[in-house]
Amino acid sequence: MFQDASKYPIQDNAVDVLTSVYRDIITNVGEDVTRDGLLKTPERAAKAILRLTSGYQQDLQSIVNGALFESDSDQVVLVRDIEFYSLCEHHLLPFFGKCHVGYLPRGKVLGLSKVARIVDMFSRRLQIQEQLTHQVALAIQECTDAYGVGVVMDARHMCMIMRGVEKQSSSTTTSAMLGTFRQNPAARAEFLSLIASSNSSL
Ligand SMILES: Nc1nc2c(ncn2[C@@H]2O[C@H](COP(=O)(O)OP(=O)(O)OP(=O)(O)O)[C@@H](O)[C@H]2O)c(=O)[nH]1
Ligand SMILES: [Zn+2]
Repeated sequence: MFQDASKYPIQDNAVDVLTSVYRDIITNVGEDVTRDGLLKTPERAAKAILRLTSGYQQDLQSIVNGALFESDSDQVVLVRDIEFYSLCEHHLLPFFGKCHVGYLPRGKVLGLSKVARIVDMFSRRLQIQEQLTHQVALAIQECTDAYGVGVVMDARHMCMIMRGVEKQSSSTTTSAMLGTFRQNPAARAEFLSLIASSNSSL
C-alpha cells in the first residue's frame, strides 16, 4: 500500500525548529552563521526543506480532486517525460529525472495533470527510487482501478555523483508493473515501446 499523508503531520513551529537545526549544521561544518551572507540562510534552508518534502502534507484524494472521467477507451494512456525532483532517504541528497506513467483504463480515465501531481506528491518525500516508482504505480491503480499500470523512472542520484562513488554519468532506471502490464508480456512490450518512441515532432 502507498503511504498517504495523514501519518506525517508537521508541527506549527516546524520552520523555527528547522531554522535552529540549520544554524547548528552551518556552525558544525565550520562556518560563521553570524556573518552577513549566512544570517538568513538557516531560515531559507528550513523553508526549502519543507518545500522539498511537502508531499507529506498532501493526500491522494485532494490531489485527484474528483478529476476522473468516464471513458470507454481501453487503450494505453501514457503520460511521458514527467520531470521529478526527490531526495534520497539515505543521504538527503537530490535525485531527479523523468517519469513515464501508463495505464489501461477500465471505464474511467484520470485528468492528465493529476498523473503529474501524483508523481510530484510522492517525489516530495524521502525516498529510494524503487519505492517511489512503486508508490506512484499503486496510487494510479488505486484511483483509476485500471486493468494495468506501468511506471518507469530514469534518474540521476547526486549521492552517486557529487560524493561517494562519484560516477558522473551514472543513471538508474526503475519500473513498476501492475495488473495486465505485469501478467501480459505483449501489453508490457507495447507500453515500453510507446515510452521509447520519439516525441520529437512535438
Ligand atoms: N537501491 C537504491 N539505493 C540508493 C538509492 N539512493 C541511494 N542509494 C544507495 O544507498 C546506499 C547506502 O549505502 P551505505 O553504505 O549505507 O552508505 P554510504 O557509505 O554513504 O555509501 P556510498 O554511497 O557507497 O558511499 C548507497 O549504495 C547508495 O547508492 C535509491 O534510490 N535506490
Ligand atoms: Zn543517497
